[in-house]
Amino acid sequence: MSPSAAVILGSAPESFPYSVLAERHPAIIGQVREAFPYGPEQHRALDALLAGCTEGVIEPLPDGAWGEWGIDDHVGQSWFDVPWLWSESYFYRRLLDAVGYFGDGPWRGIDPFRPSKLAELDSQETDQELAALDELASRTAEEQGAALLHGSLWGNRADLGFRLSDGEAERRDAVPDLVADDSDRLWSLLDGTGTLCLIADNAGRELIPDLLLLAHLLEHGRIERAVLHVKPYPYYVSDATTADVVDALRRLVRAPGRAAEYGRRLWDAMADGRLSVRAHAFSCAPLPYADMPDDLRAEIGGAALTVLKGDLNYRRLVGDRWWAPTTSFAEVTAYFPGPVAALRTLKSDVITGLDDRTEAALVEAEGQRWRTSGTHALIQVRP
Ligand SMILES: O=P(O)(O)OC[C@@]1(O)O[C@H](CO)[C@@H](O)[C@@H]1O
Repeated sequence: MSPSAAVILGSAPESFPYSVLAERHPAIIGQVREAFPYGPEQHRALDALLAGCTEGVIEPLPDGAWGEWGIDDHVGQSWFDVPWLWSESYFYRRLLDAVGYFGDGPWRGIDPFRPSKLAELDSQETDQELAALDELASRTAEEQGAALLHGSLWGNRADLGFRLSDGEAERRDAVPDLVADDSDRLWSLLDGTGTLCLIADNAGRELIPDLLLLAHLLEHGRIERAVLHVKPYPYYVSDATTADVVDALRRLVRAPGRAAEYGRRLWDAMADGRLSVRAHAFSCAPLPYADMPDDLRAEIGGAALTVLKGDLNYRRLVGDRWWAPTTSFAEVTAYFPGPVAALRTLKSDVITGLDDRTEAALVEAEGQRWRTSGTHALIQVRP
């Protein structure tokens, strides 16, 4: 029998999910309001969302949207009483409705999170991470691959430069923070044949190292093709869309040094089809991947390996549930159509695949803080 556990809700005061619904979402509404010179219509809609998301109930979406994603089961319920994954995802959809993203007016298609994404791409930290590629050039292909895998894993932490400037730093700092490390298994699946699907997470300083890793894998013949799955519309503040991929590639090709070579190779790979971008509707679904539609299942099933980046994708991969931490990662991902890897820093309560000793050591050192602090990471693979 496949393992099961209770679905995470946002209803327990003091819990991390509760704080996201009660505090993070109102703060995001405030940031979005500040970021653009919206008119009275958008301000009124944001006011209504602010009141609704903390004290109201789930309401129908325009044009009967999300019928296939369970909205009829949740209309009339408190945001805190439906699955947390569903409620958060619904928040981002409602936010986009409030600012006219899906409307017929002039705000259609304007990403409310774009200013913060661009600021990150323009930051000094991005300059430093890209400059580290020059030093990496003298290393062996394996060392380069390992560094770029860790750069992609740690994503928004500024550690590409840090790790490369100090060979020991990787062992001192990153490895103790890895609560599971199946990277050897991951490399063994990249034998040069077939397609790698990379299900991306954040834009900016996470997407840049993801792209660098893909460039490396294509260049060194570890894969034949790559498909980068991004979100069809803005989501969870910083999630990458096609527009963010374009911004990141333009940033790379204009950078000094080796970074531009990586960018140019990716640009060429886009042109000849070895790298493609996919924005499937299900990428913004409020549901676990176990519920993915048949067309996506067939597409992913044909890949040599699918890599899912980030915390949210991990929650969707294993199911957003109160798993015992030692629950088998292989068992909870057995449904996934093909070999699968998760690269994730730990930013929410969900965890599977730990061994007893690792869990005990984490609890002894930190109580339960390690689950959400973002200071630990994992590489888990189910071949
Ligand atoms: O997927 P990501 O970018 O790594 O993290 C998404 C996240 O910030 O959003 C949720 C809280 O809103 C948590 O799952 C997680 O902390």
